[in-house]
Amino acid sequence: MSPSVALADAAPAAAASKALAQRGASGAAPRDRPATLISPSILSADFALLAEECDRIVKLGADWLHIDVMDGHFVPNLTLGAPVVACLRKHSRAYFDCHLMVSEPAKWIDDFAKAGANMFTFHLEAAADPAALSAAEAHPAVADVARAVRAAGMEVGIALKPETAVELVMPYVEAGLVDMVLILTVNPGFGGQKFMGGDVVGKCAPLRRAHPGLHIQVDGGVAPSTIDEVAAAGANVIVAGSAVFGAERPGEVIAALRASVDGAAAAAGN
Ligand SMILES: O=C(CO)[C@H](O)[C@H](O)COP(=O)(O)O
Repeated sequence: MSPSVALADAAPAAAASKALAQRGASGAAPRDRPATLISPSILSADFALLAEECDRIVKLGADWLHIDVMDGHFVPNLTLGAPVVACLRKHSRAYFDCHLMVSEPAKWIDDFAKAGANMFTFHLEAAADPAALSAAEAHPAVADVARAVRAAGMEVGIALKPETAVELVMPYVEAGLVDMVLILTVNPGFGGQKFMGGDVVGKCAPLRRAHPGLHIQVDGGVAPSTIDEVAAAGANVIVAGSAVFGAERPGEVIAALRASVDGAAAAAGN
């Protein structure tokens, strides 16, 4: 077996066992706050040198790689799909944190699992008609996508656009269907936008209070100048694209983001 095939086979199995460990033998979410994870968005990398860029940023301290997938329909931009993820997997053992900004997430689950994705984050607003979502109960279409992602061996992320109320994701978290909630602090579609603080990033706080062991990711306009607000809100998974890939010393930016989040967690007593 070639080394590239071994790498590709290892990724989904590792994700599945990690997901199980994370939820615990009972299937319940753990109570302890999860570790700080820095997940640079490769949207801001040089796409002509993607494998080298991924390797470089992991060596500089990134925990995960955030891979933005856009279909030109759910958002007004196109990026890459499962074939590119499969190619990257031949060159990288990194945890692939895939953010699907697509209209029909269910359609892509098998392709991304086969490509070696670890986290499959889909939009709540894409999995069901937003008008049919409720804070009181899970929408069957959303729950079905979450179950299919886990059945395919990936961890489950649900993303919320800035205007989507955080209460609407609670039924899926409470049902144990979700490993991570992604709070977007820009309108999805492009890197390099202005960070939305205040009530938008503030959606992390009730999630962290209710679910101390949940991965809470913040994505959009995160940089050393905005990280303290993100950290204080309770996020533990930090996505930053332009701030990391555009920096002269990306390793220092990664370290600064981590220090802020670790400091806020220590100050909060966890
Ligand atoms: O999901 C995204 C845009 O839809 C990007 O991941 C995000 O915006 C990161 O880029 P930056 O840190 O430059 O804002």
